[in-house]
Amino acid sequence: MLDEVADWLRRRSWTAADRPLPDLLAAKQAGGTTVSVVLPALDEEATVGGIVAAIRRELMEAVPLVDELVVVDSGSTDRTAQAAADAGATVVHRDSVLPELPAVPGKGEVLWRSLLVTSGDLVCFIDADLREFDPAFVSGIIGPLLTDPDVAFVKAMYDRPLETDTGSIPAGGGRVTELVARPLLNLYWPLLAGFVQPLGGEYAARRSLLERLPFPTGYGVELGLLVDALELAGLDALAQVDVGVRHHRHQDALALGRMAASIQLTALDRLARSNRIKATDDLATPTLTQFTRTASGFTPTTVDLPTTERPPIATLTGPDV
Ligand SMILES: O=c1ccn([C@@H]2O[C@H](COP(=O)(O)OP(=O)(O)O[C@H]3O[C@H](CO)[C@@H](O)[C@H](O)[C@H]3O)[C@@H](O)[C@H]2O)c(=O)[nH]1
Ligand SMILES: O=C(O)[C@H](O)COP(=O)(O)O
Repeated sequence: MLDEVADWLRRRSWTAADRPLPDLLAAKQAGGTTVSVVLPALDEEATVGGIVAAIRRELMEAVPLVDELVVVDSGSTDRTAQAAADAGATVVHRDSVLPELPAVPGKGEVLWRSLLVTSGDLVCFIDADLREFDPAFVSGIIGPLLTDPDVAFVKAMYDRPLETDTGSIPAGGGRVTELVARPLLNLYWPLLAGFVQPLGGEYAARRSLLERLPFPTGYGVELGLLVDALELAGLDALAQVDVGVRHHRHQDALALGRMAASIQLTALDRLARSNRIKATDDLATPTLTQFTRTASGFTPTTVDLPTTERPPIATLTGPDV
């Protein structure tokens, strides 16, 4: 680990308990800062309502910490929108935001669109598949942004058990993080090696920074935002806060393989952009072929990997973005 990272870890890693709620409320009031919470959601009817209800109850009704709570529906076919609205969120369908630009599938796409339908000075993203959700996930990561003007981007860190029908492996979660993202970051962006959960879906940032970053439309969005935020704002503007334990729905190996491929594509794209590797035409239309056992043997399925990136919101000038 670089000395610079060791130093950053000492100065820019906190726990949620370091900043009690009354301190956050006082800082928010003193600065006149507004806070939006955004949940990207694709078929999350089982969990989205519980998360929305907890944030509403604890951080909007009990205390005025969160000003706006928006669920952006990523094209769900279940009752996600209804469950989120019933629990008290404003629900926005991705197709209704910037309708002149047809939406593409993916998580990054809805995070990008969420910036166009929210107004908070701080924007806090929270995954909609979390179970046993603790509102300290929100208050913990917006804390440094409310209290320290030098901080611009904060990731949550937590324990990640891998929970299956047959039991729980305490530190078994975060498989793509450990096998793909962390090695890539350590090799190519060693300044980011101090992040405990670089892929975590729970992070908060100043709108002023988010609007200057491009958004990969798929699962590359977290790695892309982290790398680009480092480049734009510098390591000292980045921070992380320990919020406890994260329980969520785990995807199967094939889904994680597609996620891993799109994260690698985002990394390669950034390396090519900064001339650290040579861009090749192969990256223009990348695919991933995976195999499943069927009656006739192993059957290949090939999917296109997402290559679209949305431009920084601050650069939007008209409908032809
Ligand atoms: O097309 C999509 C896919 C996902 N989601 C939502 O995004 C969140 C996270 O998606 P999920 O499939 O649960 O991701 P994980 O398997 O948990 O992947 C981890 O790693 C990803 C890659 O960095 C991050 O995007 C995730 O936030 C992080 O939890 C959930 O609320 C999903 O409903 C969408 O809105 N649209
Ligand atoms: O963030 C990750 O590494 C992937 O989403 C996989 O997470 P899991 O191993 O906890 O399911």
